[in-house]
Amino acid sequence: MWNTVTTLLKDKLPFVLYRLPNTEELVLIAQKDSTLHFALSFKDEGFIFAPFDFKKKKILLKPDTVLNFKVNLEPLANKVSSTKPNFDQETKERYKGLIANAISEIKNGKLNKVVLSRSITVNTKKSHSAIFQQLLSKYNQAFCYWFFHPEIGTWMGATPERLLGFTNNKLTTTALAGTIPVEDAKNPSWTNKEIEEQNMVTEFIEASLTPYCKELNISETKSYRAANLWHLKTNIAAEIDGEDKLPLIIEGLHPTPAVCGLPKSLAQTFIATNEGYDREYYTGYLGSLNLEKDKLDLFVNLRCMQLKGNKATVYVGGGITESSVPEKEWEETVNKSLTMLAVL
Ligand SMILES: C=C(O[C@H]1C=CC=C(C(=O)O)[C@@H]1O)C(=O)O
Repeated sequence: MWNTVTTLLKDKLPFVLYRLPNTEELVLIAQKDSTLHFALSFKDEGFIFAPFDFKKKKILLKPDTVLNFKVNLEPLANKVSSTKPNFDQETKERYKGLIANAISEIKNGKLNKVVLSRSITVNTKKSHSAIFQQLLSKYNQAFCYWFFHPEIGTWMGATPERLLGFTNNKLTTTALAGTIPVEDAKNPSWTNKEIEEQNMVTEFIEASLTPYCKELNISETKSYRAANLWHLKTNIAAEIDGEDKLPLIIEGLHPTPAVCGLPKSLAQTFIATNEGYDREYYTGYLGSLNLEKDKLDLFVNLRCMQLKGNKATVYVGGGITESSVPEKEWEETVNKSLTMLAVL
């Protein structure tokens, strides 16, 4: 299988290689030519790669070739390096300034929550294939992917967050937010800040689904471990009121307050005006469309990076609310960056 990927790369042909959470099977979807296709509807077949900005076009990889492989990798300890990278003081102060600005906007204006982020570029000597194999070995519970298109570039990630699973008119989604680092053998101890920020996501999802769903089932909220981090997670299941509602549901959900904020349009404007860089596909979504009849499996593009030659750009962010503390939010992005930096 790695030989097939090498040939696709040599011929500059678009492909995605992915593994669903907690499975041992890799799926390869590849195109026979390098055309850049866009997804026009959720009835399309293939693999969708959508940017954060919902106004921009979503890439579609056509499933000219679909192959399944059993992954045979040495499991690596799910251990993330605890050596924190050095950041220059100026980067840190700039990010803390952005957070302080958001907190004051939340206190004084109509914004309730905004998710802010930054990118970190580092050098790596490893091949893209070696990096991906490390991701697979380390992050078994995540949706791991390697996406390549000659006109878009190379993206990789190991995301803990499902945006939407859909089959037989039933959908599942999750509200995943709130972060604290894993400390040896200790159960997480949550503060109101994380509880509130995650609850906003659950409430938003409930409100987005209610008009289009017959039955809505919301689980208890539990601690969920993703590598070196704890998150709060609520599972939501629903039966949709007719398949034609699916586009409205996905467009209503994305971007959720786990990656954007509340109210959505104010948060979008705050991000576009203040974040200072283009997120591109980070915090967008990706996954398979109708590879099996009427089945969608979409994930939020988190814990991801873009690879260009020997440079890797890692993307990390966090939810800001009234009770955020800039220094802690900075630390949270440092901790999140370790998931990707550990494989470089
Ligand atoms: C935006 C990110 O995480 C989101 C998902 C889980 C927890 C989050 C948080 O605690 O802020 C974020 O909402 C990221 O990892 O870059």
